Amino acid sequence: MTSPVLVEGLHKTYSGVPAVAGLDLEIHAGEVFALLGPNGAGKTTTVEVLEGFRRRDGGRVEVLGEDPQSAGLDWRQRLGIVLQSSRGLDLLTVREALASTAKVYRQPRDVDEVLEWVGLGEKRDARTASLSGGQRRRLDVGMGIIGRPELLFLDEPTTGFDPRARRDFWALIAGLAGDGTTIVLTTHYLDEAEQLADRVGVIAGGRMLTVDTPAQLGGRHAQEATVSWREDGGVRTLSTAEPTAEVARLAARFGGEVPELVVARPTLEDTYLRLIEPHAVSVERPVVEEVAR
Ligand SMILES: Nc1ncnc2c1ncn2[C@@H]1O[C@H](COP(=O)(O)OP(=O)(O)OP(=O)(O)O)[C@@H](O)[C@H]1O
Repeated sequence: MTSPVLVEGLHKTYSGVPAVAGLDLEIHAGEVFALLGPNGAGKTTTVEVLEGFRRRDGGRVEVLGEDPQSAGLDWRQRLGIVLQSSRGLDLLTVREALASTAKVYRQPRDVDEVLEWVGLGEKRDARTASLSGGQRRRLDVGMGIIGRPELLFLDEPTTGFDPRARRDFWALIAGLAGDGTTIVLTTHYLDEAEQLADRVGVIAGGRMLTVDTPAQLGGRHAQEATVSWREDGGVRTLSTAEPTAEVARLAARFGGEVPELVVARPTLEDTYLRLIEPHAVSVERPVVEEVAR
């Protein structure tokens, strides 16, 4: 089976300025793939090329076996898309907005079921214009999945969600992935990537820096753990490649519970920040003129 997303040497420039500069990417059927990267890295541009909303300047792109630039309506029926921001539909109620989107698809999901899934059951008769930012985002997600997509693109889907809504959304995505939907997600929330993604790709400067599982990204699994505990009125900390043995030694020394014991591995965020560090844009300090007195 061919991969639902195949990208080789993608190039895209805006007015001669490169936004994507030779990006490679392969996403496997049924996986949740998170695209990470700093602001302006080229994630949205890449995703919009995959969705057929932007023309590329170079490279090969295949999505569900077709070139998005020339694919037709049958191909589009197989995609679900949640853009970074959405507007319109203000005069419709939430249910009407979802039902009108459902009509576009040949085999839509049940509208009321999707309303419940995205936590908008109680808002079904409210005008979309009256929704809060997070509720509007949930409606966007509902519209993205109503068509029963094989491949779902989610561009920063949980921006504005409260913590409970994010957890519910994660469960929804896990359920869709369990049913075999391939999901491509961009996010700035590293905990979201860790929770949802089978693999993550880090983009910086329009290129793919690395692709790996969240646990192994940047050699994270092999990095030392930090063990800390309270002793003699202060917090002691050490780094070790063998935290289990270290904890056993501490437990033996304390003869039981080790006070305030914490064992921490580098988080996905630590690893991500280390990876993109060389690509960080330095912010120059404003020049302050010195006034001679
Ligand atoms: N329509 C456009 N016209 C001109 N330049 C654009 C346009 N869209 C994006 N760019 C530029 O292309 C580069 C990549 O932008 P893109 O939106 O793909 O980044 P991103 O990784 O999605 O960023 P963010 O995390 O902020 O959403 C940026 O420098 C941006 O300013």
